[in-house]
Amino acid sequence: MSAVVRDVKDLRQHIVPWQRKGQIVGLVPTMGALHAGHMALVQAAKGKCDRVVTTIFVNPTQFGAGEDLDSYPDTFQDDLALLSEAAVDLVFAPTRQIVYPEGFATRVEVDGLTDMLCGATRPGHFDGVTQVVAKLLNMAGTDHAFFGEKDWQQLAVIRRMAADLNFSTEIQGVGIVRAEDGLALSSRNAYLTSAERAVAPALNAALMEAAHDIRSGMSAAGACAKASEAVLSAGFERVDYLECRDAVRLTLADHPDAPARVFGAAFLGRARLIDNVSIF
Ligand SMILES: Nc1ncnc2c1ncn2[C@@H]1O[C@H](COP(=O)(O)OP(=O)(O)OP(=O)(O)O)[C@@H](O)[C@H]1O
Ligand SMILES: CC(C)(CO)[C@@H](O)C(=O)[O-]
Ligand code: BAL
Repeated sequence: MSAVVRDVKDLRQHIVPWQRKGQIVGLVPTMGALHAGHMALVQAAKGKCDRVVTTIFVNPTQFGAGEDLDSYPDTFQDDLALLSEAAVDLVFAPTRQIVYPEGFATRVEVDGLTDMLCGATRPGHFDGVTQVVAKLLNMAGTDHAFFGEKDWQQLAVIRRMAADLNFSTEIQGVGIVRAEDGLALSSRNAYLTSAERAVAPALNAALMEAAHDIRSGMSAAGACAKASEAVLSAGFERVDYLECRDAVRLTLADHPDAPARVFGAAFLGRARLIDNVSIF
């Protein structure tokens, strides 16, 4: 069974001796409700590091009012079983009190990259992400930390923060794990009814089609408008955004000649699904 620690002193008591022995340590931050996407991060960490630490913490500061903080799926015992099976060395599962003790008053905000896409419709979301990730990186002090490309914007924001604030942890991105029908795995997929689950792959299909249209010479705006229609016709209730953007700066890219991606977010039942695909 992987060891589980709740506070920072115990976390450091495991990690520091490993590092003193010259072992490379990797961190995999999660909010739990683990699936094969998370386990790909764990495997990437195991491939690069001697020791792997996974964190499980549903961070309240990245949820907006009316979002699903109180109903976020909690499968802690199953998560521990999966992490133990993968021989993860340590699980850090702090309480809210440990992460945000009485008197906590510090914010960590990245400008620019947080204004668009998910940042536009989830105001304050990325401030909560950078706040907690800054804390987790400092608490753990690992050599590497692994984040998924499903949350491409989150990864870009975290890379910016780590560079701007001289974090010594190297940020590593890991490719998107999908179901066979193309749906990106996500903890919130658990909210989908079976009828909605059948509709859900339409988001990825539409993004792939838009990428193909753009490669074939269609304007990005035209391809994205067509893809939004396809998502709605498939049965999604609302498209939050569907846009072609530069992969690094996240600026709009109408006729991309540099690496660009199509990003989409759309609402289906209780779930808001996100995905992104490369154009080239
Ligand atoms: N399908 C996936 N492929 C690759 N990485 C993933 C995938 N799903 C989640 N991750 C990564 O796992 C890490 C933890 O994510 P989190 O615990 O929020 O899970 P999630 O499935 O993204 O949940 P949610 O449904 O709430 O967005 C993040 O770095 C995220 O990008
Ligand atoms: C990076 C993260 C664990 C911070 O709470 C979260 O945003 C997530 O799971 O993607
Ligand atoms: N994986 C992203 C975390 C969130 O939506 O809050």
